[in-house]
Amino acid sequence: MAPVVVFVGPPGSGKTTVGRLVAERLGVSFRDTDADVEATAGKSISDIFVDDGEPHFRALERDAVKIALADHDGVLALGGGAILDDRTRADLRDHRVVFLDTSLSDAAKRVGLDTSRPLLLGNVRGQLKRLLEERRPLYLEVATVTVTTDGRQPSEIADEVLRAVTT
Ligand SMILES: Nc1ncnc2c1ncn2[C@@H]1O[C@H](COP(=O)(O)OP(=O)(O)OP(=O)(O)O)[C@@H](O)[C@H]1O
Ligand SMILES: O=C(O)C1=C[C@@H](O)[C@@H](O)[C@H](O)C1
Ligand SMILES: [Mg+2]
Repeated sequence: MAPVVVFVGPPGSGKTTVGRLVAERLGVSFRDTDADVEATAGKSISDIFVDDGEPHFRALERDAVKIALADHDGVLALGGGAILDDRTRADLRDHRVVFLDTSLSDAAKRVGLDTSRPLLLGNVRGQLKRLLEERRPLYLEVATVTVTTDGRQPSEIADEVLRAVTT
């Protein structure tokens, strides 16, 4: 078993939103490794960062991604930083991976003042800028399809993803 499609991209790129839409339209289930990590830990991602630290979160995330890539046969969204892990990037080579490419200004607008993303706290634009610079090459490395999301509605983005994965 393998996911029909795996979504990667920075916070605010729409992995969860677009991923759910694509799953609905394909009539398959949707899974998000952020939710898997929270279920395993029994607490929110924010609480994992505060109580146990980012390295512990990344270890839980690595395990969650490995299990989901092997077990899930629907649509899968990865946490925004999952691709930082070398083994995860290697595991993604066998999969259809969609990168939701999003500029700093659109991503910042979307995440706004939401406090559920611990890495962005305090300085959303500054942190996002740093994340995008560090990670964009990694998203491109794992992607088999890149879809631009700036100024576009989730539904339109889902249509483009569906065209790419069903042709
Ligand atoms: N194309 C879009 N246009 C406008 N708003 C969007 C778009 N895609 C997502 N959003 C909104 O942006 C916010 C973040 O979207 P979402 O949670 O899907 O991002 P994500 O990539 O899953 O982020 P994270 O990495 O933090 O899980 C949500 O409020 C969502 O409704
Ligand atoms: O970009 C990141 O590193 C993160 C994104 C979210 O999906 C969560 O996985 C967590 O908040 C870390
Ligand atoms: Mg998400």
